[in-house]
Amino acid sequence: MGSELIYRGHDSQLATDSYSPKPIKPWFAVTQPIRYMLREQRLVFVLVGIAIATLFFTVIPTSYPASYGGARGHVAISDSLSYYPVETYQRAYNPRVGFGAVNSGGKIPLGLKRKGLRIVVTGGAGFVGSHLVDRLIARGDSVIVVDNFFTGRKENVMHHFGNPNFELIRHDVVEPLLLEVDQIYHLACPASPVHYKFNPVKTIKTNVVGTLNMLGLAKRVGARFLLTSTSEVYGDPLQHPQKETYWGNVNPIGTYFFSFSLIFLVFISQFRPSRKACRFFILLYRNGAL
Ligand SMILES: O=c1ccn([C@@H]2O[C@H](COP(=O)(O)OP(=O)(O)O[C@H]3OC[C@@H](O)[C@H](O)[C@H]3O)[C@@H](O)[C@H]2O)c(=O)[nH]1
Repeated sequence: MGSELIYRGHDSQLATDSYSPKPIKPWFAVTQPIRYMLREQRLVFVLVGIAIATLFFTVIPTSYPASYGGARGHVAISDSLSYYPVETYQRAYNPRVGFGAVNSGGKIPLGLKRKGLRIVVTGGAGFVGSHLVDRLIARGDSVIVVDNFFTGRKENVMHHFGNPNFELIRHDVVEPLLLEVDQIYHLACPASPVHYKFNPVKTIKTNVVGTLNMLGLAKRVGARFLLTSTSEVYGDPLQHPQKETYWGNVNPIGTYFFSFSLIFLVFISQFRPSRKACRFFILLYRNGAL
């Protein structure tokens, strides 16, 4: 047994001795594929092929069956227990699944158009939400509206009924919900005082539990998340109505002034300024000059 082990060792020693490293390829070897492409006008053929393919996909018309238009029966208005994920819904009604199905816009060749996203908009039947939904649908995304119709109205999104890229789910965000989406716009909340004071505990639940549920969903499916807030965070407005250019009554630049004034105070404190000077700066700060 022992001799056998020794013999094997000897074998491997032989193998090591007979090893010769692979010769290093000359640097111009990397240009071989390029030269191959340039030979016999291969590159020209590739370019012509791409051009023909582009022309083909641009020219062929994109047609949905006539049954899509205005057929309200096709829209999945469902409660939280019986919704269809958007993909399933698309597969059922879209004959082009697997071939640019997501880019249902049509005439642009596959690969050149941005991929349509699957988006959920909570509170999408409300004022802001419904306009956002219009924009997203126009962009070519698939949108799922989740709304409990507390203040929102079905009429706000009714014009999308029949569109295979649109889905409406009656659901309260306080209850968990699982959807396969790429992005979440979380707008569901009673917005005006008359509504959020109607049931304050429910309002808090919607804001806290509802947002947690949606954040949990975002984490679970790896979706990007947008949470809307209120213009109240800008302070009591000094202009009515407020334009888009109005920054609000609370301006972050104010904090810069505060920081600079603090740094300045620390700086001059090195020269031991009089108490009078310090009081002067504090007075300036209190009066809003800094
Ligand atoms: O628990 C809830 C509460 C509310 N919602 C929904 O959330 C949506 C909120 O939309 P709202 O229209 O009430 O509120 P919005 O924030 O879109 O607009 C509001 O604020 C801006 C103002 O200019 C608008 O006039 C005002 O309507 C509604 O569709 C409502 O049904 C839920 O889905 N769940």
